[in-house]
This record gives sequence, structure tokens and C-alpha cells, in this order.
Amino acid sequence: LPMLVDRSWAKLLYKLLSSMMSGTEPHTDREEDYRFLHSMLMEKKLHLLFKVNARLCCNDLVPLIINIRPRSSSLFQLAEELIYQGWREEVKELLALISKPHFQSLLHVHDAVAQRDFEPVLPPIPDDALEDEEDSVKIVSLVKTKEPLGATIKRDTSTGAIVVARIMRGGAADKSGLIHEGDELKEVNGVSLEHRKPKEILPLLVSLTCFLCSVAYIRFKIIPAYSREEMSTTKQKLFVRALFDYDPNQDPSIPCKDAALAFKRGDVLQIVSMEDDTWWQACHLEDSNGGAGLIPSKELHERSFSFTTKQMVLQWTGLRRSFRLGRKSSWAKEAARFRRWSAGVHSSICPPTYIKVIPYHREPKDRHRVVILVGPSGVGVNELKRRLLISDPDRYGVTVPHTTREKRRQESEGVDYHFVSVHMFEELILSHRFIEYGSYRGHYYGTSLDSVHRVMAEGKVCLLDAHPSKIKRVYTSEFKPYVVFVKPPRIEELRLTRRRAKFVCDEEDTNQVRIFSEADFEDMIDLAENMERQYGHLFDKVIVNGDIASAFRELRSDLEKIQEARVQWVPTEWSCSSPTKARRSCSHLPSWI
Ligand SMILES: Nc1ncnc2c1ncn2[C@@H]1O[C@H](COP(=O)(O)OP(=O)(O)OP(=O)(O)O)[C@@H](O)[C@H]1O
Repeated sequence: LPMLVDRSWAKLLYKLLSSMMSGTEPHTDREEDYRFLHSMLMEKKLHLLFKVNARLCCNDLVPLIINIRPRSSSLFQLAEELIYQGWREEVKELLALISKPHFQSLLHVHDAVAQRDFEPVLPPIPDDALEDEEDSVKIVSLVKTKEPLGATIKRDTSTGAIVVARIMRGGAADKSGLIHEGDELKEVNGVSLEHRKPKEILPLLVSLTCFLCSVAYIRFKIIPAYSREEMSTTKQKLFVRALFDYDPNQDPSIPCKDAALAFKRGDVLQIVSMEDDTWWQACHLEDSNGGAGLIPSKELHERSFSFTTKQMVLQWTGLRRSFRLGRKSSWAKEAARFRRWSAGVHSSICPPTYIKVIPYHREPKDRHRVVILVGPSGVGVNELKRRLLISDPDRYGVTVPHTTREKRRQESEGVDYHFVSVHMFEELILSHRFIEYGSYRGHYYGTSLDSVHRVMAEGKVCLLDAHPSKIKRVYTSEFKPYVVFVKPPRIEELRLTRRRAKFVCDEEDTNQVRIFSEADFEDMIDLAENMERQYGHLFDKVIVNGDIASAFRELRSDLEKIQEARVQWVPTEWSCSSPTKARRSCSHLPSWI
């Protein structure tokens, strides 16, 4: 019976059939009746008749055959006809069934619904409402009275879409059963909600309400949450940012070089298949319509990384003997460095591979992402920060640190430092208000979260420099940090470029400066390698600071691009996964509709 459009009527017939068949004793008449009904129901002509009926009903023309009379009156007529055969058991049973009040009520309700006899009448859905849309789009028409809809909406921070945040139990939306949490609202009465803020949608709904009767006819175009979930399990695209360079020409393990995809650290790739454990298929973001290529899976890259590092350890062991012979003076230092290096290798369990990312649609009014500059001491982090500030003081700002040391004559409170008592500083430590803090010569120094907020609230890009281990503290959707790793160039270039450079070797006494020694350069390179190995997965950009002018140009243009880009790729963990997180990061967004 799937062809039968009028399902309720078909069900009724089925019920009739099953009630006829439900007797415990075998009855040949029943068998015959069943066969008769079955052949009648399977009759092609009857199916056609149902189709014609359905067409006519849809076009609101004269209802035919089955719809000619309401079900309740058809039933009474049927009862009349059957009364003459009242001696048959099955007829008795059927009569008993149809004379039950709840059965009759059911048919009355059916008749009322079938005649679409209810108020208020919803306006028809325009023909073009679903034009060019996917199947997953749903049109929901509601008549809103004085009662609020009982739903809150929010802007999804990762996609920019307006979604239903909460449905209040017992509210109009809940009672309608047509709108659900997580549904994406595409349009309201034909007005697109794209790039809209929740607060702009409220007046839109108010404008649809009649002032006299407070009734509003609202038509939502919705992408239901279930189909969005479906998309996430079946069709959703998985994007990753590569955390290493990959050149198939340098990889002897690739099964087919022509089928491979080369990429650079920082490239966003769309993963199209992860079926194979060792070789995934992916394409570059800008080339998602083109063919996919093979890339090493996470596991494969980790395995080959541990193989390479083992080989390096062996090499180092061999080299150390030559150090003992040729560079006796620096042997002890080399040994210490090797210890540090191998500790670094073994402490970093996993090499950076890929990080799952999602698009972040930045609105012009959104706060700027915090920029964190990291690098080994002396590499030029402060120099680059200083140049950025001078180049555009309206765009960039820096935090004011806290300290417990005495204020000096030329210093001012809130400009050079926030001068606070030890007690106050320790209170701030206990309440986790610092991103980073430490003590130097008996005084505390620290950068607080509030100082970052202050710069952000001024509409500026907050420039922070911190040890990479502290990035975690601000690695949230609130700050959306953009991490730049300032890397030293090769030692030959360091020697050339830093010939005249001097650095402050005593924080307290800024006159205590000295030039870089060969050991400083070596330490800088060692530290940089360690940092990259341990925290490389957090770096968005690596800038090699050889020539300061070109390093600065590269940094400035990169930051400008980031601040102006409409779509940026950020870690998936910044999308509000948990309700608490979502509430915290979207707390300013929910609005009543
Ligand atoms: N590319 C470069 N070429 C020449 N000199 C440089 C370059 N980069 C930085 N310098 C100089 O090196 C010195 C140290 O730089 P800077 O103070 O910026 O280092 P830093 O990374 O902030 O280290 P620290 O955190 O220890 O202060 C400064 O005198 C700076 O002018």
C-alpha cells in the first residue's frame, strides 16, 4: 500500500483486515474474505483512484470517493450496510469496534483535520521558498500570539550562523514541536539572516506583529539540527592545519610520488579520506574542487619522526667523541646541551602533525585576536614588538605589567607598571589572574589577564610576549591567540647580523649591556629548536629573524592580513563544545525571540 496517499484510510482498512484475521479458530470464510480484500487493495484501478483522489484533495477541488463524506458518516453508512449481515461473527466484532466512543471521536478528529477546519489559517508557502535549496531545508510557519516563542538564539562563533540556543519547556516553540535546539535559522519571512546579529533579529520579529491583535505570522526557513548532525557525520568536511612541511620528493616511503600532495607548515588541508591508516587523501583548501593527493597519516608521520630522531641520537653519540678530541674547552657545555636536547626529544611524546581547524568568520566589530610573540631570549621579540608599536600606535597596544618593586622617580603608575603590594600580588596569583609571573631579585613581576582585556577593549591588537608554556592560559575562544614564533637564522647569519647588537643582561640595570657571544648564539639556536619541538603545534606563523627589516615587513603584513581576513582557520576546540563553555563565550549573545 505505499502508493496509497490517504494513509489513515488505508490503515483503517488494514485494521478491518486484521480484526477479521484475529480469530483464534480457523475459518475458511475469513480466509476467503481476506483474499478478496487483498486482491481488491492490490487492484491497479484502486491505486489510480487513490492517486486521483489525492491530486484533487491537494488542489482543494471537489473531494472524490473516499473524501466525499467525512469518515464518521462513512462509518455510519458502513454500519447500516453491515447490520443486515449481523449474524456473522466478524461483522459483530466490527460493529462493536466502531460503536466505541473513543473510536468515533478519533474519526471526528480526523474529519476536522482533514477538512483543515482550524484557525488561524496560515498563509500559503511561496513557490520559490525552497528554490535552489538542499533537501535539508525546512519551512516552518507559525502564528505567534502574545505569548513569546520561548526560544533563545545565538550566533555560532565558528560559522557565523544564527542557531537556536535554547527551547524553553512548555513555550510556544516547544509546543509546536517544529523548532529544536541547534536548528539553524536561515530566513524569517523571506529576510535572510546571514551576517545578522541576534539583537538585530528581535526587532525584525517585533515588526511582524500586528499592533491591534498582537498576532504575527512567522515563516522560518530552517536547517534542522538533525540534518546538520547528519552532515557532520557523513558529509562534513574535515579541515586540518599542517604542522610540518611535507615534500614527497624527499620521502622514500611514499607509494606513488605523482599521487602525493606537497604542503608547507601552516597550510590548511581538507581531508577527504582517512580510510587508509598510513596514507590519507587530502587537497589544499583553495583547491578543494580539484583532485586529492596522498599525505602521511598522523600515525605514519609520528612513526617516521621517532625513527629519524633515533638516528639523530646515534649521530650525536658519534660526534661527541670528536668534540672531546678537538673542542675540549666546550666539551662540558656540549654535554650539558646534549642532555637538554635529548630530554627535550624524549619529553615531547608526539611530534606536531596536524591540528583540526574550523573557519572563524570575523565580524568587523569583533575584538582583535591577541598576538603572542615567542622565541628564545635575545632573538628579537622585543625589537619586533617595538617596531610594530611605532609603525601603527593606533592599531597595536601592549599590556602594562604588575610588579611589587618600588616605583622609581621617572616611572608612572599604570604606564610603566601597576605597582602593587606583595599581598595584593599573591591574591592575584591565587585567583589565577596572571598569564605569566615570576620573581626577580626578590620582587614579583607578572602580566595579568585584565591587562590584556584592557588593550582589547581599546579596539587594539594586543601584542604579548610570553614563554610558549604559558600560551595555554590564553588559548581560548575569548582571546583567539595568533602565535608567532620568532626563530633565529643559521649561526653564520646570526654572526653577521648581530655583530653590533647589544642586549640588556640585567633587567634591573638597563645600562648593563653586552654584545652577543658565540655561546649566546648557540644557546639561542638550541632553545629555539627545543621550543619548536615542544610547542610547534601552537605556532601559527614562524618568522626567521635574520635581517631585521625584512623580518619586520613579513610580520607586519602577516598581522594585517590576519586582522582583515573575513575567514580565519582556528582550532576546533575554540568552537563552543561544552554547554558551559558555550554559555561563557556566547553569554552576550542569547536573545529572546
Ligand atoms: N635581526 C636583527 N638584526 C640585528 N639586531 C637584532 C635583530 N633582532 C634583534 N636585534 C637586536 O638584538 C638585541 C636583542 O633583541 P631583543 O631585546 O628584541 O631580544 P628579545 O628576543 O626580546 O630577548 P629578551 O626577551 O631576552 O629581551 C637588541 O639589541 C636588538 O636590537
